[in-house]
Amino acid sequence: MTSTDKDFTSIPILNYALLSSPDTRAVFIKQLRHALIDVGFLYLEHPPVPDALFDEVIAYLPRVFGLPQERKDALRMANSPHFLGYSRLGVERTKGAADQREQFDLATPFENSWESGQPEYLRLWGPSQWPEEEDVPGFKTTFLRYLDAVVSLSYEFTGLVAEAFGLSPDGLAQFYGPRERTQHRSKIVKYPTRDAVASEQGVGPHFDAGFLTFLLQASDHAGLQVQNPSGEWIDVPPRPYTFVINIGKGLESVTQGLARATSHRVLAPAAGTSPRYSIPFFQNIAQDLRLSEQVLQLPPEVLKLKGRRGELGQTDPVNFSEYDTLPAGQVSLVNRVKSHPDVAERHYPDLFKQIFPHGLPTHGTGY
Ligand SMILES: O=C(O)CCC(=O)C(=O)O
Ligand SMILES: [Fe+2]
Repeated sequence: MTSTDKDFTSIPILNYALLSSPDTRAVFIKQLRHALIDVGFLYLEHPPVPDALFDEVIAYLPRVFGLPQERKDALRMANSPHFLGYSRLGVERTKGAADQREQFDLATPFENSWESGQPEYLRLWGPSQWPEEEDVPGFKTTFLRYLDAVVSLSYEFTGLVAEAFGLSPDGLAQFYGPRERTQHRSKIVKYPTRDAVASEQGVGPHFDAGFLTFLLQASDHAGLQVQNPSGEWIDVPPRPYTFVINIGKGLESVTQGLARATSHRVLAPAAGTSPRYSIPFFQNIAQDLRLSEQVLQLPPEVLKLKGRRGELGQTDPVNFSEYDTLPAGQVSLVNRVKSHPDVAERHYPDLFKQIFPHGLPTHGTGY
């Protein structure tokens, strides 16, 4: 593989502080436009989240993962029709291969009111399973404060993305329901070192499904990589107090491919080092929208910028286009079923049978 001028070899770094004056704001919007169209990933430094809050959240991670195995297993995701809770090492799969990471899926507060007969995807949002307060005092409150700050940033950021595409600041508002009736999903993740796990696949190559992901790399490890148009894997090393923001297939689809979803993966930390921690945050859109009916009208002069990045190389396939005629909530549910078939078998048996007609997969089937 040889790289071309269109390839990126690092991820653009945007400084949130540029937004505070009109001149520098214009610079930020221009840099954002480039990052969205040509890379699909960016760093956001000096974000509106206090450094102390990052420090507090990060300090909890070894403590939560250090709980005795039975305390963690008591919170297992299989308990939850909302796919929220604890997953042991190796149970989640990316395109059929086991991911070597341990995680707790935790979301913003949401009371579920699904009733039998309503679309099944309305069952997807609901309460998280939190560790017992006495086991990790203060964790739940701190993590919820962190999520609240990221949710606020994520809504603000959608306005900036709209502007970068030449739309009015509320140009993406049609995709979002009221904040208090929307659940956003996050997780805390631990990647053990290579000598402690069965393969180097921390998480295999994948695209995120939704609109925007806000990732906090919570320890000082390389390992996150993104694939450039030539297919080369480019390192995204952690930068303290900085988010990595990336685009999902949903935003790519409604922008006619202008915003670019980029394949990424995580490699296990080297043997003899220490575990890597991260906190991804996945911003949700309204569940009942069919994205194929919501394609945005973008200014032609912006749309034509797609041409400058040239043909995209062969990255890992994802069957997204076949889904975008379904309600967004159903797309999310199908993705969750594929990532966590054991949870689906228990709570969504009919959908499970459709997706896995031969029963629980052993290999080669998942998303
Ligand atoms: O842990 C990370 O740094 C990235 C995780 C990721 O890409 C994901 O969970 O979608
Ligand atoms: Fe991802």
